Order: sequence, then structure tokens, then C-alpha cells
Amino acid sequence: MIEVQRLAKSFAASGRWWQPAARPVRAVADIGFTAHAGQITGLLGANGAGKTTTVRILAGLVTPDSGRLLVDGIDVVADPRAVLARVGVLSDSRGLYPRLTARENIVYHAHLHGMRRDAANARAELLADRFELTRVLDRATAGFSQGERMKTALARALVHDPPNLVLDEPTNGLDVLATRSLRETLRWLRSPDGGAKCIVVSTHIMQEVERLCDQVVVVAAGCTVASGSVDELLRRAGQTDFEEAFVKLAFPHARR
Ligand SMILES: Nc1ncnc2c1ncn2[C@@H]1O[C@H](COP(=O)(O)OP(=O)(O)OP(=O)(O)O)[C@@H](O)[C@H]1O
Repeated sequence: MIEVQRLAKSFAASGRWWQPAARPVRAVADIGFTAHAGQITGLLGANGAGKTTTVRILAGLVTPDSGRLLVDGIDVVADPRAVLARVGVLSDSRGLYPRLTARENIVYHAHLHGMRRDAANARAELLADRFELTRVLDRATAGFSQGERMKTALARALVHDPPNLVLDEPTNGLDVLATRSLRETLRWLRSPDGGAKCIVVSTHIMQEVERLCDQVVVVAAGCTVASGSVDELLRRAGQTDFEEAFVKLAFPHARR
């Protein structure tokens, strides 16, 4: 379970050296939600809403200015290593080492989590089999397609079998078949057979949320503005179309 309470983060805005210092950028102002095990929670927001910053905080890559983040009851500030052991992260950039093979990328990550070589190799092969990666497991990732890159990054994120999984814009650059295959994989990971994982997905794609998410957290200008199931959000916005509901909830003053 991931609990986020009143999270805030600003960045120093850097301009040209001769210009007066600009005001800091408030990427996240007040984000809060609870994501449960065995559920897929969507962080839905427009460009610049603060999704990636929130995911980077969940991944331990960015320290929040204020607020609390608990993973399975453990505070990320009090025990960041224990939290990282319980979270797998798939970033938007994927972040694979191009000269390493898919196997080496996965096994290297396993070592960072303290896994022994034989256990890491066995896990890499199991995940490669599950994600249909076996054919390319021993190829350098440099020439990989977007789909192969995403699957390798997902296998790497899952190598230590974390109970929580955080994915930033996972379908970016994927074609329709790769997107469907990723959806299937996430549904399996949510199921008891796949470990009933707590999955958080950041996205700006409405159909993805409608098809996949049990719970949606609508984010606008760095704040949580609404949360609930797709049906609850439709009811709350008084709409039958989810895109209309999103615009109404995220931008209540926008002209439609
Ligand atoms: N390192 C940084 N330095 C300065 N500003 C930043 C930094 N990271 C994010 N921001 C700013 O914070 C705001 C939120 O950015 P963020 O990437 O979290 O949004 P997002 O919802 O993921 O957007 P997108 O869907 O376009 O990726 C933006 O205005 C962005 O310019």
C-alpha cells in the first residue's frame, strides 16, 4: 500500500546567469492519495500537472519539501532503503544501459537490491519468459524497439519482486499491440496469481485509465482535485463521457 499525504515540491527555476533569480517552480503543491494492494491506481493529469515529479518522489529520486509518503507503513524519509526494497519503478525514460544486454540490465539491478547472481539470473529468465523477451534477452539493448525496451525496464523493475509498482507514462511510444500486452501484464500483476501488487500508473491518456484503473486520482496544477473510480468521477462531474468529466474536474473554470 502507498499512502501519500500533502506532498509538496518546488524546484529552483534557473534562467541566464545575468538575469535576476526567477521564482521557484511549484511542481507539486498538495498531492494526497492512498493506493491499495491488488488495485491499479491512475494518476491522471494534463501536461505539467506534477505527475512525473510525484512518481520521482515515490521512486526515492526526489526528496519532497513537505508531506509524508508511506510504503506498506514505512516512512520514506525514516527508512528510504526499506521503502526502495518494496517498490519497483518504471520511469518514462526507461533508463536502460544501451551497451548491456537485457539480461545484464536486469541482473545488475538485482545486484543493487542485494540478490545473488544465480537467483538474479533465474528471476531474469522467469520474467523474460513471462514478458516474451527470451529471444532478445542476450542482445545489447541499444537497438531495441520501444516495446522491447519497455518490457526489459518492467522486468528490471520487478526483479526483486516488490509488492508495489510505480509506472510513469508506461505506454509512451508503444503501438496498439504493445499497449494491449502491457495492459494484460498489469492486470496479471494486480491479480492474486501475479502477486496482488499495488500499482500506481501516471498517465494523461483517458482510455488507459478507463480500461485499466480501479481508482483514479485527478491531478491539476500540482494538487489532487478529485479521486474515485471512473464511475464515481463520472457521477460527480455529471457526465457520461470520461474526457468531459476529467476537464470539468481538472479545469472547472475552462470554457468548453
Ligand atoms: N527539475 C525541475 N526543474 C524545474 N522545474 C521542474 C523540474 N521538474 C519539473 N518541473 C516543473 O514542474 C511542473 C510539473 O512537471 P512534471 O514533469 O511533474 O509534470 P507532468 O504532469 O509529469 O507533465 P507531463 O505529462 O508533461 O510529463 C512543470 O511546470 C515542470 O516544468
